[in-house]
This record gives sequence, C-alpha cells and structure tokens, in this order.
Amino acid sequence: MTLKIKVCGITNKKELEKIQKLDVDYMGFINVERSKRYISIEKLEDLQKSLNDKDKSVLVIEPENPYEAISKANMTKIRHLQLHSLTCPDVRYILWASQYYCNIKSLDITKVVGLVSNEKISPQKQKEIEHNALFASNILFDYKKDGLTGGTGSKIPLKTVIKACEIVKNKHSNTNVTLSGGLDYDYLSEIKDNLHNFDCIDINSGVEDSPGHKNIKKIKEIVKLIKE
Ligand SMILES: O=C(O)c1ccccc1N[C@@H]1O[C@H](COP(=O)(O)O)[C@@H](O)[C@H]1O
Repeated sequence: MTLKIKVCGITNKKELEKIQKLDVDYMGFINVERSKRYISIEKLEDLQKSLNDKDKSVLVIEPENPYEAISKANMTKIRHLQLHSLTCPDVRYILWASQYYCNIKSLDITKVVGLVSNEKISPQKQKEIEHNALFASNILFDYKKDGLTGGTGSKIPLKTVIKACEIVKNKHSNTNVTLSGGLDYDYLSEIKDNLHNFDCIDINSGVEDSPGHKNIKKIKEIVKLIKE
C-alpha cells in the first residue's frame, strides 16, 4: 500500500486550492483555539466550499467532551475527526451516538497518542496504545510536550515510534498508523527506508513559511519524495 500524505493546518483558500491539485490524500483544518493555525467553524465551512473532494477533509479538534466532537462533526459534515483529547470510552461513545442520534454513518476517528523523547514505552503507555488501536481507525503518533500534542515541530525518536506502531499492528492489524511531529523534507529523506512501517505521514509546521502559511514548493518536494 502506498504511504498516504496529510497536509495539516490549512488556513486559507489560496493555499487550499494549490494543495488540492497535488497528490495529497488528506487535508487538515485545525479548530483548536490554542493553535496558531486555528480556524473557526464558520471559516472552515467556507473553505469546504472550495474543496473538490470533501472526503479528504480532516477536522482537528481537542474537545472537552464527546458531545462537542459529535456537534462539530454534525455542523461541518466532516467525517474524519482527529482527536487531541478524550479517552477510549469517549471514542466508543462518539461512534455509537453519532450513528444513533445524528444518523452519521461512517465516522472515521484518528486518535492522537503523544510520545515523549525518552526511548522506552512504559507498560501504561503500551496499554493506552492498545486500547486506542481497538476503537479508532487511525492512531496518529505525535510528540508530546508539557502534556500536550499538536504543532510542536518536534520529532519523536524513530525507534520509539516504530515500536509504538508495532504495538498497534499486533493488537489490531487493520488500524492505520500516522507518523507526525516536526516532519520536513530533510528528515523524511533521512528515514525514507523506515517509512514502510506507517500508513500515512502528517506534515504541518515543517512545510510552512510561518504558522498557518504553507510553502507549496516544500509540499511538492515531499509529494515527489514519497509518491514517485
Ligand atoms: O499545529 C498545531 O498548531 C496544532 C495545535 C493543536 C492540535 C494539533 C495541531 N496540529 C497537529 O500537530 C501535529 C504535528 O504538527 P507538527 O508537524 O509538529 O507541526 C500534526 O498532526 C497536526 O495535525
């Protein structure tokens, strides 16, 4: 299977239109207030009108509870959610309640799991990864700093994230794994031979001129490196 590419943190129509012409599989819109790439639900709805393939949209959120996640999926009609908060039972509830109450059939959930820079995965972290692998359709591994994930621009040690990926696949081989955290062209070139471990890569701050402003040339170089 070819490695998929998600470009995250798109904030404006001009860049969206250029990015969607590239061989990119997913486009992420960040509705997390603490983010420098934050966009409101209203702006997001407007951007969605310029998208040729709405199935490529990913709504990146950090909800306080499952109801907030369901409500945002309902409002935006985006069927891929990337959750930077909540627990496994919450994810289960979102999947059930979105079908039961909102008639949302196929909600696709990416659960973000934060990893830190020390190389060992603790038994507790292993459990967290295994539980998430059972309920989410995709696990996104990101660098965790001060208890938070998202937009840190920092890389997870490769050994650690490959081990984490093995834990997911051993628990539930159908669950996809996305590599994230400070990915840029130079790093991706360096680790190219290890990318077969993952289903998708998520590029964000590593392809920007400034937060929320994507450098199309940098994205094109990565697309060429991965897809050609
Ligand atoms: O990018 C942000 O500002 C952000 C803030 C809050 C939640 C998620 C955010 N982005 C996601 O963070 C990862 C890694 O980004 P980076 O490559 O380290 O900049 C990526 O999945 C974005 O989707």
